[in-house]
Amino acid sequence: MSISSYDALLFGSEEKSNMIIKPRTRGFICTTSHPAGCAAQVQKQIDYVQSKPVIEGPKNVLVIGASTGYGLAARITTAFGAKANTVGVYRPSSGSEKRTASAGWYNSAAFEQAAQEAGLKSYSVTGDAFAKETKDKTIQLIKEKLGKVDLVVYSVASARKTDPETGETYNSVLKPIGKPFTNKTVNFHTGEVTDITLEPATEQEIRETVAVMGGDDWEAWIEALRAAEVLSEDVTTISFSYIGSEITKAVYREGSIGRAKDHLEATALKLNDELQSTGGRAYVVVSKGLVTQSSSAIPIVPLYISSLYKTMKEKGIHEGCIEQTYRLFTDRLYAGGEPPVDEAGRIRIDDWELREDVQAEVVKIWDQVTSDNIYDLTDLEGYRKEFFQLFGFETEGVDYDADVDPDVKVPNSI
Ligand SMILES: NC(=O)c1ccc[n+]([C@@H]2O[C@H](COP(=O)([O-])OP(=O)(O)OC[C@H]3O[C@@H](n4cnc5c(N)ncnc54)[C@H](O)[C@@H]3O)[C@@H](O)[C@H]2O)c1
Repeated sequence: MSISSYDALLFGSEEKSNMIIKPRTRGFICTTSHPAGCAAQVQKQIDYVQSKPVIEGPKNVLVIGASTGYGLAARITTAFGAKANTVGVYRPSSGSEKRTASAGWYNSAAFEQAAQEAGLKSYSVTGDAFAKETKDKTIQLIKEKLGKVDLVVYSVASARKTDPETGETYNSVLKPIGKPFTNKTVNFHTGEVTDITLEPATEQEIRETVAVMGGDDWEAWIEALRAAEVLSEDVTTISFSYIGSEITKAVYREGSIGRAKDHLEATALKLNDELQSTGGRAYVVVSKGLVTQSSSAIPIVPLYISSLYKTMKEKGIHEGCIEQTYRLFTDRLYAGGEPPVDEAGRIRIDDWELREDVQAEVVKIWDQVTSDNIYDLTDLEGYRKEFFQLFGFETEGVDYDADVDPDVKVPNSI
């Protein structure tokens, strides 16, 4: 898609002049997004996939949590790499004359426009993924438009969930378990490195984190799709997990979120057993740590990722969401035959992150890093830039002084 077709997408045929959009941050989040910048970021991912060999992969794909991060990359990879029709599920967020929509909304609008220009079917279901109504709407849409799906990607990352059965709301926390944990962290806007102590999660907090980020909702989706007979017999379903390094172990893998990932991984094995009877399969994919809206919210992790980026870029093995996802589909999931899995049945695409030489270098950086040397020792500048790019800022070819209409429509959304 050319910049001029972004204009048609974003501004419609009438000339509108509404606002100049600049980044505004609150803590680790950016509260504004730029529609043309998001469209350019989506196009960059599409260009990457189109520069690579075609994937002999799925034909009808459902992505739950499709508007940013790994979910968006999976949608782009399957659509533009395997010519798949896609249904994306994500939270609604429309802009108005005074307020921008979310980056995910602008990403999805740009994706749908590009998919349709490429002759692919693409539909968006906007709603709360945890709600029964969203599942029902999605099933109805698949029945009407695609018949069945042969790949379901579950990539929801959320801080809370309201249980559709009980109406109870659960919050997920990012805390260690058992005892407090102190380590370095960085304010990635200022480069200030400080020590942070995280208090351990309570049993209740652990349970709630598992309820939000564990495998229950993935399982509920697969059960609902299966009961409605909209899964092909040989359906594949995947969700994403993380292991990471010794540095982040206490806050991530051995922390409250790690318990949720244990649950997600156990759910994959259970789903795999169930789907195997008809030739289907379910996997958890352990991916690499990278800059997304979710990972920037985890204490300690942005400093680790900045050190990791520096190391992996120097070694020529750096990957973002789209590179990871393309490699997942071509080298693992659709490489022919069963994908290699580890002792726990997980597909590993974090192999380069966890290479011994990479981790040794990251630990060396970690031991030395302070506020004074952070921009030399780590790729914090790259981290900061990528963070703003998630919201459509700091993107080449975009005129940030131009008036833009923040009210963008997603073409095929219900
Ligand atoms: N970022 C990393 O470093 C990393 C590494 C390994 C694994 N993962 C895993 O990948 C998965 C996706 O995370 P990400 O980093 O791409 O995050 P992300 O924040 O970029 O994406 C999360 C997606 O979930 C959607 N979403 C959130 N709540 C929703 C709701 N209630 N209803 C509908 N959609 C909702 C968002 O719209 C978005 O599309 C998570 O399981 C995460 O743990 C991330």
